[in-house]
Parts: sequence; C-alpha cells; structure tokens
Amino acid sequence: MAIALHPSIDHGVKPGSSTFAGGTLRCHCPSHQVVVRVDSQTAHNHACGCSKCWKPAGAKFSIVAVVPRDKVHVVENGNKLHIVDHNAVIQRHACRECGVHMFGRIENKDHPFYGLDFVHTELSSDQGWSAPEFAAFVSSVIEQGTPPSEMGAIRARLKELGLEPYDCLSPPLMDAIATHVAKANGKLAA
Ligand SMILES: N[C@@H](CCC(=O)N[C@@H](CS)C(=O)NCC(=O)O)C(=O)O
Ligand SMILES: [Zn+2]
Ligand SMILES: [Zn+2]
Repeated sequence: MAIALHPSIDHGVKPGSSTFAGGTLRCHCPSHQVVVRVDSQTAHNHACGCSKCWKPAGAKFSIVAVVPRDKVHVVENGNKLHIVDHNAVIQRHACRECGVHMFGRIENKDHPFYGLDFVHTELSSDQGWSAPEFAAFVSSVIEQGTPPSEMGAIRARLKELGLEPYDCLSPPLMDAIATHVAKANGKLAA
C-alpha cells in the first residue's frame, strides 16, 4: 500500500469545481460544534508538512488553503474558539474542546499574505472546494518524528499524486512574498 499522507489525498486528488462559491466548516465535536461559513472558493490549496498546521490524527500532512478574511464568518459556538499561539504569524483559531483549527488569521498588516485566512476544507461536507496543488514544508515532517529515510518515498508519493514537493512554499508563492518585500524596501517599484 502507498505511504499514507492524509486521508483526503491518499486515494487520489479530487478536482475542485469552477462554479463552487463556498461552504460550511464544522469542528470535530460530537455536539455544539463550532461552525464557520466561508463565502468563497479557496485558493492555493496545498499539503503542508509543518508542525503548526492542524492535521487529523495519524496524518503526516495538513491540507490547507486560503480565502479572503472578509469571507470567513463564525456562525455557531464561536465562544469555544481560542488562539493557539498568539506569537505565531498565523493566529490559528481552534476549538478548545476538539482541538480542530477552524481558521488561521494574519493580523500583521505588513505581511505579504495579510487579508487571507487559512482554512482546512476537509472540515466541510460541501463538494467542490479547490484541489490541493502542491506540497509545502515537506522536510518539516522529520521534525515531528518521520525518519529521514522515509523522505524519498514521501516525495515520490506526493509527485505521483501530482503534488510537487517543496521544502518551503511553491515558487509562485515564494516569488509573491519576495516581491512584497522588494516593494516594501524600495528595490522594486510599488
Ligand atoms: N519547520 C517548521 C516550519 C514552520 C513554518 O514556517 N510553517 C509555515 C507554513 S504554515 C508558516 O508560514 N508558518 C507561519 C506560522 O505558523 O505562523 C515547523 O514544522 O514547525
Ligand atoms: Zn470542537
Ligand atoms: Zn503549515
């Protein structure tokens, strides 16, 4: 059997729908779930191997995408949310009871990705969310206990799924970050 990465991609990456315009995310609590409405299709969906992004038990990778922050609305049981790490760039709002991260928000207005929230669309039963496009922070799975000897198989499986593995973000996103920095420091015209 192929190496397991995340239940939503282990049997193949399902394409998104070009007409999909949003849906509802629910935490894993059996009752009084935190419910978040997202009024937009997601962008830049990807697998993330970092230790900070939420992943279901047993998964090596998180699946995480972005949406404009003004399209994210907590509609039920928002009192159960807390910020996992106030010092992180991405402030992850998680359910205090089940631990699921409902959305991650950047509050630093100077950050290249300010205005975008991070969401996990596997928390939704709606069909049509954009498909994962690449894998980020792949080497970071070692920091969580994956033996380095497994990395060849992990990268090969990601490629087989069509998810090009990177050890930071994808080149277009790294370019977008660098462009933002260059405009801020005057090396490129704003
Ligand atoms: N190797 C580190 C990488 C952490 C990291 O830089 N994560 C990226 C991808 S989510 C990031 O942008 N983090 C910002 C944050 O977590 O606030 C880890 O696994 O903890
Ligand atoms: Zn919960
Ligand atoms: Zn991450």
